[in-house]
Amino acid sequence: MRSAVLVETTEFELQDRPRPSPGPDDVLVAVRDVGICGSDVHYYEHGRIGDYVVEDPLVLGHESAGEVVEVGENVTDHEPGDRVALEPGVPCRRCAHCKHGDYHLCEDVRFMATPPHDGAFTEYVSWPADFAYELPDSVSTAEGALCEPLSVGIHACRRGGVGTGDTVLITGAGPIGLMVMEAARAAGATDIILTDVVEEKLDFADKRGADLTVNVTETDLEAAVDEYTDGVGADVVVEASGAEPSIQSTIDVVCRGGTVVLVGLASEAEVPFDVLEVIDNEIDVHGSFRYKNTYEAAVDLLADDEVDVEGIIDFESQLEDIDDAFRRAMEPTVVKGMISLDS
Ligand SMILES: NC(=O)c1ccc[n+]([C@@H]2O[C@H](COP(=O)([O-])OP(=O)(O)OC[C@H]3O[C@@H](n4cnc5c(N)ncnc54)[C@H](O)[C@@H]3O)[C@@H](O)[C@H]2O)c1
Ligand SMILES: C[C@@H](O)[C@H](N)C(=O)O
Repeated sequence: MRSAVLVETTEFELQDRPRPSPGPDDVLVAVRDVGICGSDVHYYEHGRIGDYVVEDPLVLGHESAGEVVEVGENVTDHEPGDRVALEPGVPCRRCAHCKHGDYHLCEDVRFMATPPHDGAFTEYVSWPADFAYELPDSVSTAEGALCEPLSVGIHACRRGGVGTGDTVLITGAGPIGLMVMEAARAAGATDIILTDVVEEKLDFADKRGADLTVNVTETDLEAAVDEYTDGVGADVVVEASGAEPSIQSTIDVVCRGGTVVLVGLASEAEVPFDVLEVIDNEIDVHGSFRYKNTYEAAVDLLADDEVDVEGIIDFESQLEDIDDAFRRAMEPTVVKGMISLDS
């Protein structure tokens, strides 16, 4: 089978690898669509993300969906022909975190395209059947693949307790910020503010229904939020840029008693934060790491047309053109590139 393998930083090689056989509890999936995530691009450019270092050739890609072509002997809930979205992180199922239900915090998770685990820029993936979610006819495999960033958005909104009538401020209008917007709308938020430093990203967020967009290079965010919320602040602030000034600004724009959710990964682990403001204003600050139990919700939201994910796709390329696709994905105005695989 054809697999795009990262053999050096900024260099993919198209290799012919043996097609896997499904284990007894697995499905073998012919991959149809895979999104290019910022973390894929980071591994491609730098060969590492923090402590995760690409030491051996690696197949990237963790936003994927495809068609079941074979099932293991114990699998009863999928059959060949089913179209499925693959949840990319499979936990050990045995540790304390898994047993508490926080399987996304499992330290032995096998997460696609996180070294040393291969991902989905390949023709076939064998994957545990219970981490493959059937797509109804109305949901495309491209949408199925984008259940992954949508899941990040759903989990962040759950962490922030986003509810009906809330004003939600999202910093960073990249794919994650935009998916947080979709999830927040679906959770009942009535006012959504997006920030960014790239005007095209904000124009795009406007077109997708943001109630207010703020270019923080030109406009004082605190003043803009004060004006929009009559001096109250946002109920929930979701940080989705990873930019240090943006992380710090969350405390200035959240309302007293409100919630800040940190999703964006800062380049430095330590970011100065005004803890007195956190205490005085009784602000809840939550980290949000990947997701748990979101895929079924993501598929249902797509089936019910409650969210749009396909609209964030800028371009689709073939596996053979993956180098070029990654270079395009690095352009600052591009939101989402996809790789499509034919059978
Ligand atoms: N916690 C998690 O589980 C999780 C999951 C996926 C991604 N992430 C992280 O979330 C962040 C967003 O992911 P993405 O794929 O959308 O990244 P991205 O780089 O595509 O988007 C980030 C956006 O933030 C904007 N930005 C930069 N500086 C800013 C500032 N000061 N204020 C406002 N906006 C600013 C950029 O222009 C860009 O549009 C990244 O840091 C990523 O690593 C975290
Ligand atoms: C969650 C996922 O999208 C993220 N890129 C990660 O590797 O954690």
